[in-house]
Amino acid sequence: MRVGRLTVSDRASAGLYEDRSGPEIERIVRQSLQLTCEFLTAVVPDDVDRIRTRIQTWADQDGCDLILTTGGTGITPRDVTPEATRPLLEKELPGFGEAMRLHSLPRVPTAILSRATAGIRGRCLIINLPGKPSAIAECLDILRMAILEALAHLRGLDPHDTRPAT
Ligand SMILES: Nc1ncnc2c1ncn2[C@@H]1O[C@H](COP(=O)(O)OP(=O)(O)OP(=O)(O)O)[C@@H](O)[C@H]1O
Ligand SMILES: Nc1nc2c(c(=O)[nH]1)N[C@H]1C(S)=C(S)[C@@H](COP(=O)(O)O)O[C@H]1N2
Repeated sequence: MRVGRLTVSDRASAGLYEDRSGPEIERIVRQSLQLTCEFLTAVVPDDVDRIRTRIQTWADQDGCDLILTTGGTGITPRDVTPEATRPLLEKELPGFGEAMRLHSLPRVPTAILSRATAGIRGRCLIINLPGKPSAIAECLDILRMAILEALAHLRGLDPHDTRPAT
């Protein structure tokens, strides 16, 4: 299983603070999703072309099964991750963003400020996550079963096969 994790942050990419969200994605994927996987990693500024090129390369050329982005899903002019992601999707999966926002809402009333989306490109599942490190676990927790089911479908495996994805 090959997973791309992309941190989208002007400040982290400029070295103004250490990216903690990217490593948090890796921790959660390994522990919570229990996926044995190889990670491709990158930190880019909030730039549509940089985000889109990275996602497209990982999905089309590098054989990623799953791409998780973090950051840039908000409402400021520099928050462009959904705009960069959506045109790449062959099938959008709006339920992923809806689930993240609804699940987070009771504890984080500002969760609905995230415009995160998700979808399929080829055999790759692409999901936007909010940028805050604390948001990673909150959001991936509610998406866990849907991610595993989607990965099984995309890899042509019997989605009801309980064997862990290799
Ligand atoms: N990748 C990250 N690593 C560490 N802290 C982060 C990260 N992303 C966000 N944060 C924290 O959450 C706060 C709010 O995140 P915010 O959405 O403003 O950042 P961002 O838009 O993702 O990054 P930037 O503003 O640099 O483009 C940040 O001020 C920072 O403290
Ligand atoms: N679970 C969770 N969702 C969250 C948050 C959070 O802290 N936890 N932050 C909210 C806030 S304050 C914003 S501005 C939006 C967008 O954040 P981003 O621009 O870093 O993607 O995510 C929202 N969703």
